[in-house]
Amino acid sequence: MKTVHVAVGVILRDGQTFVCLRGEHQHQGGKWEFPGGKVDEGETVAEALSRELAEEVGITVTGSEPLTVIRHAYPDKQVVLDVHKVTAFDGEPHGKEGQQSRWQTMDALKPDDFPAANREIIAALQQ
Ligand SMILES: Nc1nc2c([nH]c(=O)n2[C@@H]2O[C@H](COP(=O)(O)OP(=O)(O)OP(=O)(O)O)[C@@H](O)[C@H]2O)c(=O)[nH]1
Ligand SMILES: [Mg+2]
Repeated sequence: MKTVHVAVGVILRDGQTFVCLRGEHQHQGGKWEFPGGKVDEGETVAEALSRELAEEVGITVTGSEPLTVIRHAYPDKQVVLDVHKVTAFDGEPHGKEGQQSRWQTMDALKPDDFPAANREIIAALQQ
């Protein structure tokens, strides 16, 4: 099965995190996500994280740290989520591609609203 390597950013500010709604046509459409996307060939995870967050939510990452790496098999696709906390950035995050987005406190994150692979990320953020 196809495996995709994904850079995922947990954008943090004042005890909240910035989440986006995945489009219905996308894999796991209708679920909320931490913004991010596929690591391109020849790109580091840090480069992919910066590029994807600029494209999707319009910020420039200036500080980040690794949180966890999650391997998950969906029925149609395997993913490796390389998850980073984004602790400093320039610009105001927004749904740059027209997607719905919102700031949420950690306590308000509901695992069922996110793809199944995100369960562990949310658990780590809530501990
Ligand atoms: N960005 C993101 N992707 C996630 C999360 N959880 C999760 O399972 N994924 C999966 O990771 C895979 C790749 O993410 P993506 O669709 O954002 O990739 P991308 O931005 O490069 O999209 P594109 O293919 O439309 O260019 C998808 O299969 C998606 O379902 C998450 O929290 N954030
Ligand atoms: Mg994406």
